[in-house]
This record gives sequence, structure tokens and C-alpha cells, in this order.
Amino acid sequence: MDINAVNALSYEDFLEIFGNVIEKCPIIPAAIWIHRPFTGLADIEAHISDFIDSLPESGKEGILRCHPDLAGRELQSGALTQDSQEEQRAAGFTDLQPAEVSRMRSLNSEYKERFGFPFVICARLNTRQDIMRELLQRLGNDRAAERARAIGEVKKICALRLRNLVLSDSANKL
Ligand SMILES: NC(=O)N[C@H]1NC(=O)NC1=O
Repeated sequence: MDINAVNALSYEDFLEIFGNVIEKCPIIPAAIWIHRPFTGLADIEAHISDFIDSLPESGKEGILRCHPDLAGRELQSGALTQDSQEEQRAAGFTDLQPAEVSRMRSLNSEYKERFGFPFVICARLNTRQDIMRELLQRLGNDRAAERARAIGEVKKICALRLRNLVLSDSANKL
């Protein structure tokens, strides 16, 4: 699907296809629809990024709270969105040993208790070893720095989801 095909989509189809580029936040692609015609993928990304940056800190934290835990119960029960399931698999979280699952869950809980939102990182750009290391390191940040860091990761996840949708062959059927 090229950018002309994206610009030709109805609002409903646009939302159907791009509704989860920010995990469980369809309001974000819905909000940037008004900026069509988009000049390219980078333009869509920039509008999403600007929209997120325009939110109050509580809104940014709300976005973070829409993300499932890495190696959490939803992964085990198959309740993740398809995007998230594939990303967690790519980082190796479907192959963890029970002791590693316990370790991740206890670090996730510690993080959530400290910051009030879940630990978010772009799983596709990291191995599970990188992610564990980052989690430990980021636990030492202050809340504002950590919120900004996590939102940066949300934008990376979004960029890869957008690329996957626009550049993948399976989307050509549109
Ligand atoms: N918590 C967290 O980082 N979740 C995610 N990361 C990612 O790449 N996909 C997710 O759902």
C-alpha cells in the first residue's frame, strides 16, 4: 500500500487499519486523520508524535497504561493484541523459562509501583536480555525522565507498526 492508497482510504477503513499503531489508542489515528493528505509515512509519524507531545502529562501516562506488560499474564493467556503478541514473540518472551517469567513479573511490578505506569520498550528493537537490563537501569530514573523515555519507546513501536502496515504485501489487498 503506498501513500496514495492510504490517502484514498475512507475514515472507517483508515481507523480499521491504523487503529492500533499506538496500542489500544485508536483516538490518536482518529485525531490525525484531519491532516490528510499525508505526504508519506514520516508525515503520519510526525503528526502522531506531535499529537502525543501536545497531551498533558496525564494523557501521556494514559497512553503508557494502555500497554500490556512484557511477559505478563495476557501473553500467557493469549489476550494480547496481534501486534503486541508478535512483538513480544520477536523479543523472545514466548520462550522464557518459568524463573525468567517470575523475574520479569517481579521487575514489572516494582516498576509499576515506582512510576504508576507499566514499563514500555520497543520489543522489536531489543533482545529479552537487553530489555531486562534496561528495565533494571530505568528503575533508577525519576518519574518525568522515565515518562519521556517510555513515550519515546511508544513512538518507536508506532513507527515499526506503521512500516509493517504500509510496506507489507498483505496490505496490498486494500
Ligand atoms: N510493555 C511494553 O513495552 N509493551 C510492548 N512493547 C512492544 O514492543 N509491544 C508492546 O506491547
